[in-house]
Amino acid sequence: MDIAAVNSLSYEQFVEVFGNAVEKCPLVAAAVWSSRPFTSIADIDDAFGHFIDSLPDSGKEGVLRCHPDLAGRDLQSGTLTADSLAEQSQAGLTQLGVAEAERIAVLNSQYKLRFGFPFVICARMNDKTSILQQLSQRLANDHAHELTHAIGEVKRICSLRLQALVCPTHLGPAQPNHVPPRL
Ligand SMILES: NC(=O)N[C@H]1NC(=O)NC1=O
Repeated sequence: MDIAAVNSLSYEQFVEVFGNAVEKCPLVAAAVWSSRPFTSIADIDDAFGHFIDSLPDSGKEGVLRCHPDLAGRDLQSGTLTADSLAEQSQAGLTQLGVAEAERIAVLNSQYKLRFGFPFVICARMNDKTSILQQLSQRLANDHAHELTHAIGEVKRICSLRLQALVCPTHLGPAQPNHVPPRL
């Protein structure tokens, strides 16, 4: 899909296509639609980033809470979004050994208890070893620093999802649930 095609999408089509650019937060795409016309993919990416940055801390925490745990219950029960499943799979999180799965589950719970939102990291830019390392390291952060870091990861995930949708050759074909409906 090129920029002209993006700019021609109705509000409903735009939310259908970009509604999961931020995991389970279609409100972000709904807000960003107001920023059309976009001049480039970087312009779309900026619009998503600016909207996320403009949220109060409670809104940023809400965005984080919409993310599934890495290698968590949604993965085990098959209820991840297609985007999240592809990302977690690429990072090797669908192939954890028993000890690794237990370690990540313990650290995920400690993290959530400490910060009140799940640990979020851009899985496509990491592998299971670096994810475990960062999970332990970031547990030591203070709340404000960690909120900023985690929101930075949300924006990285969003950028890669946008690239896959607008320039699909970079990352493989867009997921079928991102095909706009025929109106
Ligand atoms: N918890 C968490 O980081 N979730 C995610 N990360 C990612 O790259 N995709 C996700 O769903």
